[in-house]
Amino acid sequence: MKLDVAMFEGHHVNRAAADRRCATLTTRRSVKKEYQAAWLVNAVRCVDLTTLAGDDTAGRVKRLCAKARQPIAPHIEAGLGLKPGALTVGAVCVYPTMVPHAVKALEGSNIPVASVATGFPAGLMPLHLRLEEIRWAVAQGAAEIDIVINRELALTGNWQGLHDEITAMRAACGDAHMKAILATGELETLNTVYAASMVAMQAGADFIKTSTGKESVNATLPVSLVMIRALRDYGALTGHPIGFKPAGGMKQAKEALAWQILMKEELGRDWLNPDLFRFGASSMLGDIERQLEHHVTGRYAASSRHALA
Ligand SMILES: O=C[C@H](O)COP(=O)(O)O
Repeated sequence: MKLDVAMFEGHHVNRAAADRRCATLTTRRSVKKEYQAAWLVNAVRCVDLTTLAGDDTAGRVKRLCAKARQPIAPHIEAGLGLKPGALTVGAVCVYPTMVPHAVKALEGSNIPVASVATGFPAGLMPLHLRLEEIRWAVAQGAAEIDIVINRELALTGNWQGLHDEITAMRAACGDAHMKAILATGELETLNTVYAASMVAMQAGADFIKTSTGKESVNATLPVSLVMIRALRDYGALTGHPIGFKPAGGMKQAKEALAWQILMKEELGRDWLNPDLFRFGASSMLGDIERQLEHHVTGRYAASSRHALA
């Protein structure tokens, strides 16, 4: 849709209220112990298993894809009563030149390959090159493209400029899903985060995503709350559900629970599926797997299996 500044101009985010709303999410026991395994299994389904490192190699991507196909060890899978091989992650997320390796390694599975593009992580290259990078990654087989927004356009309130760029990126994606990374740690205020979320959605983003993982501050719960409320407001005004992807710095299973609780409380259970919710994380799966192993061997094993049935 066209830029509609009325959807966000004058919107004021109360930072203290956002902080208060999120303060207890990681500490309070909102998920009963016997249901935690089911929530953690759902988190696995929603992970964009990521490697975005300067020393990535075909071999590392191949190993990551093997993990994407079998994210938790077979004995844990069996202990939870899951069908062998049925649980996979939401996607594998890599740099563009790694896309062909990931596509090959994931052949025959339903796991999509996501590629970052548009001069990730800073996005500071000419627009025609950023668009060409998207087209190249799509041609290599990426089904999802994680673009980065031009922070300067957001920081200076050039919403038309930002809308134009993201609209061009959307067109370059073709049939691929587009996730718009706002790099919220560099947007200075929550009001700017709300406005940039709205502009990205108006310009056709299928998902809005917090961070690249390379900013000094990446996914936080208060910023996520602001983005989630923006997509809730956008959905109420347009009828279009948009997905959300917190990304960067998440390493623990308890964070996977906190973000899912936030999604459920703000948007409802429908959002707790990979079509509308992803975690961007390179190293959270290990802790989730460890916690699931405890569930299989611990005193909640029987009730965890029951919750998953
Ligand atoms: O999009 C995903 C992020 O880049 C992953 O960040 P991370 O390595 O801090 O988990």
